[in-house]
Amino acid sequence: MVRSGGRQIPVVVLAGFLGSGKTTLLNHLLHRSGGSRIGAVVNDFGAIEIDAMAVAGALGDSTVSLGNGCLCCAVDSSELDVYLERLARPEARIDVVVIEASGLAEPQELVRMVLASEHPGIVYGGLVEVVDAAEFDDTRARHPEIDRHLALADLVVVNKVDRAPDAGRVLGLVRSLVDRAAVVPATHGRVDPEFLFDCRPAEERVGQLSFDDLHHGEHDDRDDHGEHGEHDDRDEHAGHLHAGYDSVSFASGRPLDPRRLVRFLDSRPEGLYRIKGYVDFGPYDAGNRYAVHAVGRFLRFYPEPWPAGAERLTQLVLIGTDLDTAALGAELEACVSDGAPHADEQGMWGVLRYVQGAAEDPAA
Ligand SMILES: Nc1nc2c(ncn2[C@@H]2O[C@H](COP(=O)(O)OP(=O)(O)OP(=O)(O)O)[C@@H](O)[C@H]2O)c(=O)[nH]1
Repeated sequence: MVRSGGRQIPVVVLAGFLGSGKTTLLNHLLHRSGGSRIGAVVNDFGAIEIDAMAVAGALGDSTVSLGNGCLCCAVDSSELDVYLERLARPEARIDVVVIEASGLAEPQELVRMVLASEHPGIVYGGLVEVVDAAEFDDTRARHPEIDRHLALADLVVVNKVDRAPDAGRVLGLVRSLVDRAAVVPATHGRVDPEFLFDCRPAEERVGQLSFDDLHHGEHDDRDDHGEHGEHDDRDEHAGHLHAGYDSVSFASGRPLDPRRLVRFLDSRPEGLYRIKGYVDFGPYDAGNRYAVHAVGRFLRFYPEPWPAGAERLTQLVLIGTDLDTAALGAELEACVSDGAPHADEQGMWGVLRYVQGAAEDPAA
């Protein structure tokens, strides 16, 4: 079905495990898409929408954020449809929509939702899976279902090859796990946008999903929720990647103390796989906020000037398994600065150890 006066807008689903590089890749596309206008739908797992903040600057009004929780657990696709409707309006002049899934989403659920959309102006444009080459073996060992996700993909981006000493082996392994997907290596998500936007028609790729994949959940999930309450809700999603994962969201209007935060980060528990957000160190660096990313044992700070007019806030999301969420919240609270009037010069050294190029690179 082609909408009157124009072609249908492809909707690409961008998935991949926590921290694999989806937002980085999306930002690359936004800067490198030439004349194409990309609309983005961003879905975060934590209560604070860090990813949406990371792409919003580049996009203005053509980003929509789907807030807290995995989109794959939405009961039906109507919420998504509302956003797609907005992005597909001719005056938005969008050429392609990219849905960035949360790092714990079930990609086939998202694909199902796009295919179930009744919007005549859009068409499913394929599933892109991003893989962290450095973490791939560990992630697969913990989540064997990753293999199933790769088998559904149309394009697999094996990202962070700069961090993987055996990137060639990982590439070979990924190639053995995909069905028909193209597999491309990348650093910082730098792939040719053509890989994503020049997609085959939807009919072809429906064949990659089983009938069960596509129809699961169509008999109204709400009935189950209503009858059995929260417990069954968990059961229903027990096979989902996010089962067993907790998140902690932390916000503070008072600056954090850099020494205390680094001590906290250096001693973070094993299960705390992912941290992302922005930190205000107050007088230690009044001009910059510090984006922070931890993925497994990898940790980096990225100083960047505060956007004009931005509220000076620290906002962090922590995601992992077996987390003592109350204790983590309290530990972060204890990182809030006592409000000492000046910053001593050495205070930031611990942070700078994790800023690329600022010192020896201990986290590489
Ligand atoms: N060394 C290296 N780091 C990368 C590369 N790509 C992304 N990163 C870093 O990896 C971290 C996570 O990247 P994101 O793009 O936020 O990952 P994500 O998949 O969106 O994360 P979630 O939304 O939490 O699932 C950030 O610190 C990125 O700068 C890469 O190719 N090499």
